[in-house]
Amino acid sequence: MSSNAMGPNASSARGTTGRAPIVGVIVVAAGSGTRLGAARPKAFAALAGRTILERSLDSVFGMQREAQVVVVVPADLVDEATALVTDAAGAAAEYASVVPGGSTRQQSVAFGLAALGTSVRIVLVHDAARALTPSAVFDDVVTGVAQTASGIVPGVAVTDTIKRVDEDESVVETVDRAELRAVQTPQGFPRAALDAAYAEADREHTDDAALFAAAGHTVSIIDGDALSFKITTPWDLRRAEGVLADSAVPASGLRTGIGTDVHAFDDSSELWLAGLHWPGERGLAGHSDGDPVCHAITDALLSAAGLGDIGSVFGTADPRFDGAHGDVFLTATAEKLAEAGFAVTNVSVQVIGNSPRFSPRRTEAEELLSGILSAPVSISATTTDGLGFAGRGEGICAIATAIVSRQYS
Ligand SMILES: Nc1ccn([C@@H]2O[C@H](COP(=O)(O)OP(=O)(O)OP(=O)(O)O)[C@@H](O)[C@H]2O)c(=O)n1
Ligand SMILES: C[C@](O)(CO)[C@H](O)COP(=O)(O)O
Repeated sequence: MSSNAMGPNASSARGTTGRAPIVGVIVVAAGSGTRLGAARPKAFAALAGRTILERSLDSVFGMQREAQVVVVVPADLVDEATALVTDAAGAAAEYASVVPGGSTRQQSVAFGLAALGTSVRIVLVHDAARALTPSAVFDDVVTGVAQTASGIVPGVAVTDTIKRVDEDESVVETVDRAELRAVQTPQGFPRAALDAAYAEADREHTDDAALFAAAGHTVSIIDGDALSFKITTPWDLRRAEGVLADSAVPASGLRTGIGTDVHAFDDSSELWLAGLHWPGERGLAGHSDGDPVCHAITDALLSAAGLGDIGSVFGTADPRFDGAHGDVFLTATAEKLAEAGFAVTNVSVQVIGNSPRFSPRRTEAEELLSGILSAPVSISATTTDGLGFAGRGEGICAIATAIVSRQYS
C-alpha cells in the first residue's frame, strides 16, 4: 500500500481477481471532531479499545465487491493511518491508500476523488464517523448505482416532529415528516458525473448527494441502517460503545489463522505430542521438543492475530527454546495475543501420521491444550493410506486452524 495518493492514472492497481477495481470507496476521516471534544481528531479517538477509523475500515473491507479504498485523514496522521489501513486491508492493501484531507469535508472528498485509479466507475463516499455501518449497506449502494446510473443514498425515516423556525426561534411551521429522510453514508455515484459535479461546485454542501443534485443529477434513497448513525457527540460515542458491548462479537471482529508443522522421527528422542509425553513411542527431531501439534497451533494463533509466525516470534536461534515443551510456546503466544487485544475463540488441529495411535489420549490432550489457551481446542488424527512422508512413517504433520476475536475493552 502506498501512503501517497495513487493518482488518477494508477493503472497498476490490481485486485485479487487480477482486474483493477471498478468500485472506489473514499473514507473521509480528516475532520477534527470539535463536537466530540476528544483529545485526538475524531477518527483516531478510541471506540471500545480501537479507533473509530479502524472500526469503519472493518465495514469497508467487509464488502463483497472488490474496491479501491482511499482514506482521507489529517495531514499529520497519514503515517499512523497507513499502518491501520494496511492491517485492515490485508490482501487488499495493494489498492488501498491514504491521502491528506482539506479544511472542509467537501475538500477532503475532492482529494480522495483525485486519488482514485482510472478503472473506477462507481464511487462511494463514506464518513469514518459512521463507524458501525454494516458492510452490506456498501454493497447495496453499489448495486443501486450500477442499476440506475444515478446517485444512491441510504436514508431512514425521521421519527421526531420537525419544526421550521425563524431567527427568533419562533415556529413557522410543522414540516410533514413523511416527506423527510435522514441520510447517511456511504453515498454512491457514477464516477464521471461525480467528478464533473465536484469540478463545477461553487459552494459547500453538507453531503455529496446535495452537490451531485446541484449539478442536475438524480439522487434516490435506499433503506439505511440504524447502525449507520454518525458519531458526532460524546453521547453518540457512548451509544456506539453500548452497541458493541451488547452485541456478540461481530463477524468483522473475528480473524482466522492457519499453521502447519512437520517433524521427522528421531529414535534417539522422547515423543512429545499435543503437549503430552508419550513414553515408549518413537520421538521426533527438533530444536525444541519437536511437538508439531503445539507448533502448528502457535502459528495458527499468531497468524490469526497478524503477529507473525513461530520462527519470527520465538526464533530457533534463541537458546531459551532449546528443548522447550509445547506449553511454553502456547502460554507465551496466548500472552502476546492478549497484549495485542485478542482472545482465542477456538482452535482445531489435525494430526497426520502412522503413530502414535492418538484416539486413546485425545481427551487428555484436548483438556491440557484447552486449559493452556483458555479456549476449546479439538484434535483429530488421520493417516494417509501409506502415501507421502507420513505414510512412509518418516514423521508427523499437524495442521491447525484458529479463530481469534478482538476484545472491546
Ligand atoms: N475537513 C474535514 C471535515 C470532516 N471530514 C470527515 O467528514 C465526516 C463527517 O464529518 P463530521 O462527523 O461532522 O466530523 P468533524 O468535522 O470532524 O466533526 P465536527 O464538525 O464536530 O468538528 C467525518 O468522518 C470527518 O472525518 C473530513 O474528512 N474532512
Ligand atoms: C454526509 C453526512 O454524514 C450525511 O448525513 C452529513 O451531511 C455530514 O454532515 P456534517 O456537517 O459533516 O456533520
